Amino acid sequence: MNTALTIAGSDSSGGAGIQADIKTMTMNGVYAMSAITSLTAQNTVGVTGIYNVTPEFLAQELDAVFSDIRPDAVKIGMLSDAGLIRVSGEKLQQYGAKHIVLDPVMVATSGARLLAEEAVTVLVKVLLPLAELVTPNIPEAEVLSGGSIKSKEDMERAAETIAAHYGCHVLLKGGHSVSDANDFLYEQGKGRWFKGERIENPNTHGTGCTLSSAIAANLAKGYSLEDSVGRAKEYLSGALSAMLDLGAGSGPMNHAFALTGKFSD
Ligand SMILES: Nc1ncnc2c1ncn2[C@@H]1O[C@H](COP(=O)(O)OP(=O)(O)OP(=O)(O)O)[C@@H](O)[C@H]1O
Ligand SMILES: Cc1ncc(COP(=O)(O)O)c(N)n1
Repeated sequence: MNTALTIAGSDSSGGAGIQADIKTMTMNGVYAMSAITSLTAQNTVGVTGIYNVTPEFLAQELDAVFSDIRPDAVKIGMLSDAGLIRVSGEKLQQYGAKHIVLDPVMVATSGARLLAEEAVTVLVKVLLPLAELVTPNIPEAEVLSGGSIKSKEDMERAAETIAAHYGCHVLLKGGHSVSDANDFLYEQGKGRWFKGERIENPNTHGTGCTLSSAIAANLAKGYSLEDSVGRAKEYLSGALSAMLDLGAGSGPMNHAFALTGKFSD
């Protein structure tokens, strides 16, 4: 069986973070493992507490995983401070980790900061060069590329700038754009749009976590990057279309129905 590891924070409401990642990887047919970076007290309305593990403990988690069941792909989500980022980089290099998908989580949908502002430069320096793919949303891509994004052309330019600077492929997610939900993949000098119809569902808690985990799961199974993104986008649209409506704020998606009528392997 193919295996995948998520390095991310726990979301007590189960919609984002580690919980979304494990559901997604499992539904996409790979064995999921986790290295938890932080515990968040969180629900659909907001984040009320953040309790980080120490860098030493994260190192222990990563040693335990890599020395026993080697992941075929790694997804990285919430890493809230520079120490946790550095230790992740060191361990991923030490073990020669393959197929690293980096979701540069900075701010939760509910508005809470999940990455210390001063740690952004460390994330960029340490983890972007190790990643096969980075999956910023529009605000994150503005930070990474240093320019504002208002149009499709701006998205294309920003993805190209990030790829050129850090030597990784870029999937710039369009969930925050006003019209459609099209994502732009820039891979080896070549750009491709992945079309997504905007689904009228305000419950988008964890969409970024889900997309990056589904990409990692498909890379773990041996699909190309382009196919992995296509399949992940289909999975996400399925989970969002199931129209689960839980909690008072932006609620989680329904993973159990994400694959209905879709690929069956
Ligand atoms: N209403 C929607 N309908 C269809 N697809 C959507 C919708 N909202 C987001 N998506 C898709 O979800 C994925 C995540 O995109 P988004 O830009 O929202 O990332 P994000 O902000 O990192 O997510 P998160 O909400 O987890 O922070 C992308 O593939 C995007 O196109
Ligand atoms: C532990 C954790 N990781 C990531 C997110 C981002 O997801 P979202 O932007 O959908 O809130 C989150 N809210 N919590």
